[in-house]
Amino acid sequence: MALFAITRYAAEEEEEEAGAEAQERARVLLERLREQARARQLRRQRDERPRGAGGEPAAGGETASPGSERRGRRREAAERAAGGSEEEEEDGGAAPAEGRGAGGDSEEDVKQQEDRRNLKNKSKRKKRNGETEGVESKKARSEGAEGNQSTKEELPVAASGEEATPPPSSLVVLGDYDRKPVQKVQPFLPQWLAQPKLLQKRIKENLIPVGDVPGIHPKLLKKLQMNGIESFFPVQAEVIPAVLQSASNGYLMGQGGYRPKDICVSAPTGSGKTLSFVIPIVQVLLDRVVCQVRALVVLPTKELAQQVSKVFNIYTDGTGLKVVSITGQKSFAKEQEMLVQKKVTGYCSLADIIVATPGRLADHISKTPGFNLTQLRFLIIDEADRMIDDMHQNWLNQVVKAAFQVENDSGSNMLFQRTKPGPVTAASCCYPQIPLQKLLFSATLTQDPEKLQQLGLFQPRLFTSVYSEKKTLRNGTETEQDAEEKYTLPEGLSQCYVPCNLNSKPLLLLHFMLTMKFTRVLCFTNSREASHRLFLLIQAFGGITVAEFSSRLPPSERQRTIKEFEQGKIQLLISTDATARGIDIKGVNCVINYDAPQFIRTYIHRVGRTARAGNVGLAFSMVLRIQERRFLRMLKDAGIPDIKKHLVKGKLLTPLVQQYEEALSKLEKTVKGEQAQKRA
Ligand SMILES: Nc1ncnc2c1ncn2[C@@H]1O[C@H](COP(=O)(O)OP(=O)(O)OP(=O)(O)O)[C@@H](O)[C@H]1O
Repeated sequence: MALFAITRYAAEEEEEEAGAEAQERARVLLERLREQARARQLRRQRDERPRGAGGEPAAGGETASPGSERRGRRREAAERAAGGSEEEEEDGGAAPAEGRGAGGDSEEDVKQQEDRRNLKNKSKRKKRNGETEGVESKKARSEGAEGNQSTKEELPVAASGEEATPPPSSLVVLGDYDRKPVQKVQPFLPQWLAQPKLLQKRIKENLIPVGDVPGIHPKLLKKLQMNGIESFFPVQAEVIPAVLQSASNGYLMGQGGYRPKDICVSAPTGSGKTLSFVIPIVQVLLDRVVCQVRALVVLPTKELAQQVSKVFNIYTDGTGLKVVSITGQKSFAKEQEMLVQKKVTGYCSLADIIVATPGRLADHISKTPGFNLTQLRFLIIDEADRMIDDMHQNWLNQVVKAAFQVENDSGSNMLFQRTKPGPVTAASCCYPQIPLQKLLFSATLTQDPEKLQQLGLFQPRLFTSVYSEKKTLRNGTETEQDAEEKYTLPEGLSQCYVPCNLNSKPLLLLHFMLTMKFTRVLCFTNSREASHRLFLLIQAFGGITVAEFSSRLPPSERQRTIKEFEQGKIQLLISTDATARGIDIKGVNCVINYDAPQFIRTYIHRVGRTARAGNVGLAFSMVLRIQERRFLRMLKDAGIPDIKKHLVKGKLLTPLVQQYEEALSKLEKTVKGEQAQKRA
């Protein structure tokens, strides 16, 4: 059993005891010094009395002293009762503030107070640093003469008076107790994260004509122009050439036969990340001969997958490339039919580019015969930070395993048979392999190397717009990143928060819609239930075309709602976070966070539904007073300190109250009706 005795605990106890002892000694000393100071003051008063006019005490001098003495005593009692609590320290010391009464303190008083404060702080610090102090005082005791010397050094700080008797030799204050600013520990980042390629934040000022970006295929240039894209946004102008360069020898091999570097992109919401991977992938695959799955885009939601496959369809139209979306919107069997075809010679792929949600993708990998990823060249992970959160689904391992699966059938494929990549060695580079390159995109890409590690990136390159504004870009040269700023918001976004209470929230929303005449508003709540109730309430109030969007509605209805909102048929769309990420709805003027988001990433994606593509937009967040501090801190910590406070006067809401109360009673009936329907 002795083997299991952990001595560390015993030592801690001893040190704790020593700390308590030292604290007690400090208290005794403090008491003694106070008594001495009081005696000294009384003596001085006695000496000064004859000097005052008509034997009266001097104004502001003695009148203050007995008072301050009384206050001092009261203070001592309070201090004793409080036992030097933490609150005292936070207040900056309540006692001296009290002492600074209208009468004003004498210099001596102030000095005494300071002495007291010094001692008090010291004893507190000692309490905190109990361990070291305990050890040091023990050491001092054993050192004898040396210890006494230290005690003498302590005297001027403690009492600053000649009569002060030396304190007990056990009270030894070693070292400098001045508060030192706590040094912020900078996280250690690998070089690729610490020195990224910087992207310009301002879209409109940094448009690059599509013809000026080298290497874009004429077919695609034409398509871009047909779709009204005259210039590239900064992220596109940087990332498209980078991806094209990594496939400059064709998609079967990396440049010079080497494996291409993976690419990570962190750029604000609405900055055009989608085209920055769609264009180079379509271009690289334009020359493919056999239809095989060569690009796979994985996204977190069906709606997002649909949106991205729409963009792929635009740019692959007329090229012969086939885009298939597997998201669960169609039946599994239907999706299987779209993916593979069984022929006499075996299975053949019907898709060049697959856009998928992770769950459905994993199902097809394990259950669809002939679903083959062995020729996969690009794996695009959009909303990458969110996809890392979903990594528990193990979808990435399944994809990588399927991509490096050894094929049994012999044939031309064997020429490019690939093996799971290991360390880069002369041997591993000497025969050609189809590389699997990962491209990661997000507006809130994590900088946490540990999280990114899960993706098994190969010599990654980071393109980011997260940097300090003070550091201006010189022709995109790579400069050091500012550790303070963690996220970038669209340049045209104006943000406000509205302090409110729970009851005023619906009235505020009505005020924005009816009085301030906001249109095309996307309003976020924190739950499906909250979205539904708010929708019913606004509907019952009347006068606003409103709709809801959440997973409680079938996909077809959700699609229709988005379309109508985009067409301007719906003024107010109340949604859960289902539309918070990636969804590109044209013409959203304003985002309202009806429920304050709990996480910064949620905030960034929600407000990013407006002010897209270099346009302007407004974001209002209703923040309960109890949440205000936390909310502001969350933004500040993320490097977003400039959010304005927008106060709405109560009298502006008063005209809405009566109708609102009627709407509330209508809502009650509707909810009861719905509940009855559910039960039936
Ligand atoms: N070069 C361009 N010129 C004009 N419009 C563009 C250009 N590139 C993209 N857009 C438009 O900008 C909008 C936002 O693009 P996109 O959805 O790709 O942004 P994002 O960066 O992926 O945003 P999020 O992070 O929210 O997903 C889209 O409506 C898109 O059509």
